[in-house]
Amino acid sequence: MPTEPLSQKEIEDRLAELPGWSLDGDRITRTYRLSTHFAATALVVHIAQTQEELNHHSDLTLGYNTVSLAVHTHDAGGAVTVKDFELAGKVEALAPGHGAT
Ligand SMILES: C[C@H](O)[C@H](O)[C@H]1CNC2=NC(N)=NC(=O)C2=N1
Repeated sequence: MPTEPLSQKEIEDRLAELPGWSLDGDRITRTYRLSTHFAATALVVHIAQTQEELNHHSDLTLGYNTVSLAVHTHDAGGAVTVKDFELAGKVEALAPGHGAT
């Protein structure tokens, strides 16, 4: 079953439950800060594993000590869907274990 685009209000309501996440253009985004470059790299690997398990992938950017995600749903024509928020929720759950803020 195709995934339907969320309305602006649905997006805003869901973002209110995800501190640190925001809507940037047609993607939801978050930047995490880590203590070291190696910690940031380990978080990238963990997120990549989660994305493979979900079969849903963000644009993932590794900085010196930051990890940024930007995601929307290609199969919905680049709209934001529940799949994007499912990924965001799983990353929010695993990030603290890496010391991410
Ligand atoms: C064929 C494969 O299942 C699809 O291309 C998956 C892969 N990862 C994906 N990631 C994202 N962000 N959106 C998608 O629609 C999507 N679809």
